[in-house]
Amino acid sequence: MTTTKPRATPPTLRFLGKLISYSPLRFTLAAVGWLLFHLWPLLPGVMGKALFDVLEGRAAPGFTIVSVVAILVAGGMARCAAILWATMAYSGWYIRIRGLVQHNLLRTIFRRPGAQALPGSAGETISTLRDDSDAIAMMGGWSFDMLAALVFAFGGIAILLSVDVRVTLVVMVPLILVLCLGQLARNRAYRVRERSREATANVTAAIEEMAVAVRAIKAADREDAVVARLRARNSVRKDAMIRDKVQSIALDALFSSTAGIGAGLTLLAAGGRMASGDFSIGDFVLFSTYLMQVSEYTGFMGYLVRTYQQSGVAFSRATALLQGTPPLTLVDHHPLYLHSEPPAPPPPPAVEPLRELRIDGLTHIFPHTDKGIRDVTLTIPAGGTTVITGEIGSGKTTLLRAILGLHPAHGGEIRWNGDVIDNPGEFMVPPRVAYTAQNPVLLSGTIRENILLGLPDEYNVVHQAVKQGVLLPDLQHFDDGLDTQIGVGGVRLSGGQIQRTAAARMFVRQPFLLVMDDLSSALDVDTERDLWAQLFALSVTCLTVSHRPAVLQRADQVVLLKAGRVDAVGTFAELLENSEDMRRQHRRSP
Ligand SMILES: Nc1ncnc2c1ncn2[C@@H]1O[C@H](COP(=O)(O)OP(=O)(O)OP(=O)(O)O)[C@@H](O)[C@H]1O
Repeated sequence: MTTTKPRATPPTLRFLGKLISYSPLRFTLAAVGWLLFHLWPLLPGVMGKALFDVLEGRAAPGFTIVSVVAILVAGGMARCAAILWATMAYSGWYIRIRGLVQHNLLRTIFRRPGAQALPGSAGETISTLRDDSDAIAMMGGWSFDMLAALVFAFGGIAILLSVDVRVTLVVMVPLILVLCLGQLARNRAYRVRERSREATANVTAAIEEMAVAVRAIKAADREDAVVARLRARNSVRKDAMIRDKVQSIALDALFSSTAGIGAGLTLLAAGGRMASGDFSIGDFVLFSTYLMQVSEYTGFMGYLVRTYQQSGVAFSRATALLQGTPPLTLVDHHPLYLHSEPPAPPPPPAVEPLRELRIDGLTHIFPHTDKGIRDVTLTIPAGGTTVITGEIGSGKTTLLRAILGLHPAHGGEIRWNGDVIDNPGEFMVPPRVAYTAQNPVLLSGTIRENILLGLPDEYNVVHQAVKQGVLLPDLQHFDDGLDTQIGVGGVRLSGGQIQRTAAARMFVRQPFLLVMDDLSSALDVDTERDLWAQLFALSVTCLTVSHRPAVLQRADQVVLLKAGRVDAVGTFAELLENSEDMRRQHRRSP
């Protein structure tokens, strides 16, 4: 039984530590480079003071205009070199970490049973894969920016204190108070930003739903209602974004004016002493330069702390996608192939043709309900057709999906030729088994691409599959035949054409077992008859859901489900004779 109990997210620093150790050299090079970059602004302040001290004739020995300018130029060049090396090292680290997190997320998602792969909508998953993996990788960069901002702020204040303790305290204390109040306001602004992001996500979700349900919306003639809903969400988003923008402009104005306020305070605190010569013009230059930079860095520091908190949220969202897998799996070390092709996967193990598929006591109950299938036992012999039938909601789809491992088994087992299948989700796939769902999913692209899904078209297999799927007559009406573009989700095809394209996709894989969920539900009577004629001619093992008498009559065995349990098994004639439910259902059927 699969556990999906949420696990507590470990502290962000533990994730960070594992990420740093994935590519430690790149991280260290980037950290040193950015540290030099951030500490460089300490130099112009000191050199500005030295320059004015030279002009006033009170410079330390060895300082001349030429030596001060030379130090500044050399420092500037060193800073350029540091930026270059830090950017290169950091880009390499960032790309690897983002790739690693995405790799680990996708790996976990693909290993889960199909129906449980995603805890949220596809849109939420995509934004976690894209934005949260980005925030996580960026956190490495913020960590050394944060360290540099701290060193800079303390270094700058220490230099100012060494010049004049009183002026430093008079200027810095009110300034730091203003900046702290600004930070508090920024935290509020952060919540406003979150609301605006939520509103944007709601708009994106509405657009996604519209794209997916475009056919249903048109059929129900509900375009106006859907557009009105989108407008309402957009209006909420507009208000949230305006509030967000106004707050952030007001805060930027506060932070950018602190340097001016600081210079004014310096003049007030040091004016008298400047007149007496105790406080030099060089000291004033040093104070004004550092005040500007220290206030900029204090603002930057607040931004970094918030970004760090956001990274924690990104980690929680990403670990939620892991659904019970230990959270540190997110940062497990795996090789990434950024400059070369990954090694070829091992050749698939030899596939043993199906002689018998045995289902023993199979149970799947949907979480928090008593719905599903219970204790289903049946044997599917090779070469025949087994039809699952039963009333709406009796568990037909659930049974097929549990056999395929798309729903986890909560009890029972499945045996292929007598051998227990440990992981049906990995085992019941081509070339052993192919499946067509009740509502098949097609991808944007051509009909040919949708059928082959990457298989080579050797010996014109696609043509054969199209014939078996009774799709040939339709292709004659498309200008580009098999190379017709079908639009997102196959929007340019009818429901029946979608089903038959999916059926052709199943045939082209030439599996030992075909599993079909009400394949003919969207077909007219003639097309359905042709399709079943093709299927019965294939002499392949079929497990299918159907309630059509024509199919039931030709089936080798019919399994009648009732409330998630097997009610009766036999031929159609036997069931009509022995089962009151079967008789009742087929008095009503066409
Ligand atoms: N994801 C789910 N979560 C909770 N309950 C579900 C879920 N999917 C199906 N069910 C319930 O499980 C039962 C069996 O559903 P299932 O889709 O297997 O029935 P079915 O026989 O295939 O129905 P139909 O003939 O309409 O296709 C139903 O009562 C259904 O409401």
